[in-house]
Amino acid sequence: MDGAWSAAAVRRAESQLMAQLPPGTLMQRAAAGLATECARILMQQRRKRGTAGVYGSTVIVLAGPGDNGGDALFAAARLARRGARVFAVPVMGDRVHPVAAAALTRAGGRLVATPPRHCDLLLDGVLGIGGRPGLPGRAIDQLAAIDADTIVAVDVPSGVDVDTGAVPGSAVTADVTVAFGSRKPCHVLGRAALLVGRLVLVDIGLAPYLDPHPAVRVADDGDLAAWWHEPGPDDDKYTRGVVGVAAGSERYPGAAVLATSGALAGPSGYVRYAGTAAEHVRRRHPEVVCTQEVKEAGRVQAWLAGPGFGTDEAALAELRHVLESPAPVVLDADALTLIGEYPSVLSQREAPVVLTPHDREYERLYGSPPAEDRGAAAAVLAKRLNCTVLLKGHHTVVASSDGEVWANPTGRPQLATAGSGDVLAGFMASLLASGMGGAKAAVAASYLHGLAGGIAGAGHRTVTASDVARALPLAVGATLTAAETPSKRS
Ligand SMILES: NC(=O)C1=CN([C@@H]2O[C@H](COP(=O)(O)OP(=O)(O)OC[C@H]3O[C@@H](n4cnc5c(N)ncnc54)[C@H](O)[C@@H]3O)[C@@H](O)[C@H]2O)[C@@H](O)CC1
Ligand SMILES: [K+]
Repeated sequence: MDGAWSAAAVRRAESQLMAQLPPGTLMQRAAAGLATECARILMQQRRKRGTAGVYGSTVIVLAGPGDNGGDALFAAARLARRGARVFAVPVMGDRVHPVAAAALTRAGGRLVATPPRHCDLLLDGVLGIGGRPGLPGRAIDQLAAIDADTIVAVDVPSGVDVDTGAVPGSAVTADVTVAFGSRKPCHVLGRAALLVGRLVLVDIGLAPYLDPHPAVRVADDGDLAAWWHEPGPDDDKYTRGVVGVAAGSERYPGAAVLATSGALAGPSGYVRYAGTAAEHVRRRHPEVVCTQEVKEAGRVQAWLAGPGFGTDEAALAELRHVLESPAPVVLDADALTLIGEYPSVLSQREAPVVLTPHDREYERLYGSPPAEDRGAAAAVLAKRLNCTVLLKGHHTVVASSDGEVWANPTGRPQLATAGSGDVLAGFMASLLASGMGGAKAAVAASYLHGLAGGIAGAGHRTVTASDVARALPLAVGATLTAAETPSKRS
């Protein structure tokens, strides 16, 4: 498991580490890593576009008053020593890190009020973990005036809310963010995560000092492999878990077909379908055992209810039957609307429930739209309803009822396609049926669903929900294989 740590947690770890080191060492580690990445980018640009490489390139630094500006200026000094033409623009009056500014000047860089209009690389050293959301006016003006081939954010894209990922004002949109020591929540949550571009982590020796409980957890291949239930020699289709899908209707049979394709891609050994789209499911998936109603379906180890289900009396009755079962359930789509209208149907439940709202469904459940702090938004709903909440978005968030927050690192825009959520929900129910806990199943399903979207959409192919379902077993295979041989995907 990887994670993202709050600004305060990073500062606590940094001060412990700094106490062991000569003054300035950490900033030099950060600057060295940053300069290395900038040089790599400039060399790649040269190969792609025939530009200058490091020697002869134009680099502009937007320098704020604190250590974030200091990192940027020290890194720029290293680039200046390799022959880059460096212009640093103080963006908060004349306040810049004095020692770093002197180092840049010694290396041949210049502090200027008006830089060139074009540069090969712009370093955003305006604000780091000491920044409040929003940008100073001069930084906004410079960003508008300068045409940069690549924008590299130092530690975080300036202007974002570091601890929540909210972006209430103006902020830098980076191509690459070079983060020091650890991820911060803004790298993985909310609108800020969309401004990060490619994230590069520079090791400054912080890891041993970080709190073992990050503010936001981020799953990796190793977690997925550890949670995945591989069938053993004594397993049969029942012991691998039976998943029940109550989805679709005569009007929306596609939801039933897609939800069952998601369920079939998961680790459980048996998929039952209960609903009025049985004919369609049978035709597409002869492996699925179909009934018309939930109470005829027999025992399952997990249910999915909701996609394409309707919100009428009959749907409510079916939802009640699902919730009477002692098995864990995933509630999606129409089931969320029903829960919003009849919250009491959840009150008697002891077995785990995973809710999978998008923003409008969240509003129906909570009474107001999710806050810009999406981690906190998911967590308050999870606590209120005593459920796991998977809040969908560019960067899907999962919160457990006891306050653990996970950010999914694999989502991609191609997954915003009709029916993709039905596949996700069916797949998640299969993970629950195989014995995975509620939060883990939600985290694992969004992780693998995101990877499947990437596999299906490789080479700029358009992606349908059926493509994602077909790619899920490939995503599982790639993840379990990568966990066995970690070097293959890092
Ligand atoms: N603490 C450490 O040991 C290390 C810190 N490092 C760097 O230091 C950064 C943090 O530096 P600082 O603590 O100096 O803080 P920042 O450089 O993020 O901010 C500096 C100052 O800007 C002002 N400010 C904040 N928000 C503003 C806004 N919206 N508009 C106008 N002014 C605003 C405040 O006076 C704040 O103190 C990290 O992000 C990282 O880049 C690295 O060098 C690694 C080591
Ligand atoms: K920055």
